[in-house]
Amino acid sequence: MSDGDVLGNGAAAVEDEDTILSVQGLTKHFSQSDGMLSGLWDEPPVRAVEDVSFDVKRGETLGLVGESGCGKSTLARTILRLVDPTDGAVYFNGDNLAELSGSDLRECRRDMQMIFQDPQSSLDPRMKVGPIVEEPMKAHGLYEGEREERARELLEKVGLDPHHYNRYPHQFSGGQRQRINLARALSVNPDFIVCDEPVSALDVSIQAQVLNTMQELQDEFGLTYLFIAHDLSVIRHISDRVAVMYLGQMVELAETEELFEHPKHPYTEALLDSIPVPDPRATGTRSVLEGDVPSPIEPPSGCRFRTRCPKLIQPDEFSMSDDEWAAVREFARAVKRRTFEAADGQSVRAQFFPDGTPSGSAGSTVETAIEEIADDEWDAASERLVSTFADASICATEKPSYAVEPTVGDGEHFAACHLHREDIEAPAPADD
Ligand SMILES: Nc1ncnc2c1ncn2[C@@H]1O[C@H](COP(=O)(O)OP(=O)(O)OP(=O)(O)O)[C@@H](O)[C@H]1O
Repeated sequence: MSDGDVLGNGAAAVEDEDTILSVQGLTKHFSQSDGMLSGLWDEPPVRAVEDVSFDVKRGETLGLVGESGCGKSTLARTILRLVDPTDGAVYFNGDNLAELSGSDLRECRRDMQMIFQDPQSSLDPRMKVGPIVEEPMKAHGLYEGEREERARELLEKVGLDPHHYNRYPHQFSGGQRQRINLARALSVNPDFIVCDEPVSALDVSIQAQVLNTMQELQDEFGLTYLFIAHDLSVIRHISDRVAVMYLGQMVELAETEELFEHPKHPYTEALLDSIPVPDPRATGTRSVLEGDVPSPIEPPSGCRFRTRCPKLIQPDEFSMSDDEWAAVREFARAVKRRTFEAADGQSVRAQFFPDGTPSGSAGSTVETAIEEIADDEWDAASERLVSTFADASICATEKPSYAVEPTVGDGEHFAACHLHREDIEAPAPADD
């Protein structure tokens, strides 16, 4: 594949007829304080979405997955310009949304609809269902004189009884309310629907039914979906391709089978490993991820996942064996968190380096840190280990962006991980 395809490099992607949406270097920062006092202090912003680029192909479902707080909703809202981007551009059907105004912008807004997680709160409880479905048609001045007929038709299409036109939202179940939302979104005949966790609030038994209806409607109306969910089984069921986000950035994007069967980013691997196993003896979800998600106010440099990554790459200047490098990292982590008692050097060595400390300058650094711990100078030891090993890794010094060879299929596979340094480096838009 060509370097720019996954990341959507400007005009080529925008002019591509198969591309309905092209997101380029999209960035959204929030100020930490709202209202009158905002901006008085020079507080660093919340970097909710940073430098995200991808294309959505006409007629596909692109799944967007990631843990809570990784920026999925902010990305969706920024794409639809419900919030203004800090940087970057969104092209819809080839038009830069930032440059549209007047009737062009209205038309574009009509073509891009959104449905939300909570079907209850997004429906006005005082309005009957029919008028709810007709509302967007009215707002856009469409289908005058045939709105009621169209609303009834759409209710039927989404699997509801058209005779329920005069009922109120509270008279419907959660799944039915989400179907009402679908009918409303469809009323203005959009091309593209952003679905933000549309089935997360529903019972599992209902989820599959609503997803199936969404797929039928997609085929019938030629819709394109950007489908956001944190539930990997939902994403796998509905998506043609899947994009994975971590801490405001895109870390992997590939066709669904490729991503689930052959993930190429350690974060995706960890997410997949934490899917609950259908084993009656298993106790809940297991997670191989260490530590907490860092703050989006001061995210790690380079690869944002590196502080939790089990595959952090050792700095080029060292040539430790895998076992030595694993021991050094475990030691550095334990020192940072002070998970063991300060003791003489020999017992620290016995605990972390039973086969001996590494040779060369890596070993000298470890030995100095062991001495510092024996002198109860934990902070100095931790700083030494972090600056020598973690901060000097390519994972900390360079932002990764690679186009990797897919294992199955011939689709594009983007992985933001330096383990793929041998693959083609895909040009990402510049950091801010
Ligand atoms: N208006 C805002 N002001 C400040 N920070 C915000 C605002 N909206 C979102 N954030 C922050 O931006 C980050 C991304 O939030 P976002 O809601 O987009 O994540 P998400 O992946 O959609 O999470 P969830 O699945 O829980 O909805 C979070 O750290 C959040 O606290």
